[in-house]
Amino acid sequence: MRRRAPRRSVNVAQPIGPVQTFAVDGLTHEAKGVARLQGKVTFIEGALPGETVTAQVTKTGRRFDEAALTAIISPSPYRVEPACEHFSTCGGCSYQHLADEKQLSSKADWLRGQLRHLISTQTLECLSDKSTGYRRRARIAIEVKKGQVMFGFRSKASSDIVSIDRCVVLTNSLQTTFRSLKQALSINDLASALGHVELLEDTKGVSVLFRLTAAVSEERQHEWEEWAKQEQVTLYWQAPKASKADVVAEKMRYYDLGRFRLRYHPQDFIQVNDIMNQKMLAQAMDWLDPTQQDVVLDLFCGVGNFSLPLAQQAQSVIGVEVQESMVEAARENARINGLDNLSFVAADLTKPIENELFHHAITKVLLDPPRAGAFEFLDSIIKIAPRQILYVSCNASTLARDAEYLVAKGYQVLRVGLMDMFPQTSHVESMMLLQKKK
Ligand SMILES: C[S@@+](CC[C@H](N)C(=O)[O-])C[C@H]1O[C@@H](n2cnc3c(N)ncnc32)[C@H](O)[C@@H]1O
Ligand code: SF4
Repeated sequence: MRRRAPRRSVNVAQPIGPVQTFAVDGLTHEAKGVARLQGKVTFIEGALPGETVTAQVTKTGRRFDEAALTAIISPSPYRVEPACEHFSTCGGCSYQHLADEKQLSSKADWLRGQLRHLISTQTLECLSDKSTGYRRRARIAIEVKKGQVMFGFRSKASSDIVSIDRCVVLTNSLQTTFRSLKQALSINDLASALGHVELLEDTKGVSVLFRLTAAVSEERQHEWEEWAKQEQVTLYWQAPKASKADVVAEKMRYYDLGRFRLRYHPQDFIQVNDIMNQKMLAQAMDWLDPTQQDVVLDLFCGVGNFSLPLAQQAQSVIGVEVQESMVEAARENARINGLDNLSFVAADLTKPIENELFHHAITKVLLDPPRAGAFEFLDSIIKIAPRQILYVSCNASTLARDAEYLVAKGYQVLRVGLMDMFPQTSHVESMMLLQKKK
């Protein structure tokens, strides 16, 4: 049965060739179908492996072409109806047309490919949970165009904002706040003074952070405080060019994690998928298995998301984090949760670190770096010589680079796992356990 291609954004590149038939046999990490026409690779957004489609080339290069899907002649058995009506235009998701189990297996294949030089016999352990309603934090762009409020995410095809009515990956509470906020912004002139709005849900409830690009009168602010009261959300204001420290921190936020309560500033990093965070922590504890003999170093520790659970089982934990304010929050979190075997150091892990860390008999290291990885700190880890290293990664290519270095310096990969923290998107988070060779 021939199907029309999903409706495309107005910003898609214009066709430069005739409509042609393609047999799709692969999928890129960004969810583009891969086909070959007279030997030349063509990437077709929206096409899936196993499908026969028609498409028109929109861009031609020396090594590959790009084409726009015009019709699906025979659909893949794994093609599903996207859960979100904005999927064809909104850049927030790339995998909604693919069944959940296939999303997971294609991410697993991709991760295996990235780590092919490091893993041969190890099976990839997969952690996943519900595929919609999982995001407890979102940054929504806002712009007023010809009198119309554009409120949403960047387009798949350009940097334009795609105005959305709802977003199914947000938690239910955030979806409710989103609806009410969009409605309120459409009849109030605040939108023209906003760059972004941040929605956040945690154990304390829902909060909305307005990032202003222009000053707003006290009267207008008061109106919005009333709106927030009515909606039972906490409101934060970030003035134009103000820093995080200027956002009132007396209304610190918190999230519960098992028996722990973790306080944080509304602009601090927290894991976006609450349920997957709990699953990830349980797996980290299981794999690293800290005991009373272990002194654990928790690098890139944030406000203590891993440090506190680790300290419950280990002899002691030392957390390292670059942001002083997060280090203070982590210390406070240890104190309010009654843990006295934790200490925290504020340090930039891309720079040489003072000797203090090397005086401790560290047995295990957990690291959870940003996308850039932790290459600059690897020699220090090797000097510390922990028995085991648990690497939590949000970027498989920097994980592959860093793990390759650790393996060259005497570690072996014991376990590897995929964690689907962001279903419907191409993001892949992973965990790797390395052990010092005898
Ligand atoms: C992926 S987050 C992980 C945070 C924490 N482990 C968690 O699960 O909530 C990475 C953390 O590394 C911190 N960070 C970024 N660059 C850093 C650096 N150069 N040195 C130390 N910490 C850094 C960030 O502030 C952030 O808290
Ligand atoms: S990010 Fe939200 S609005 Fe955009 S495609 Fe995904 S679910 Fe839809």
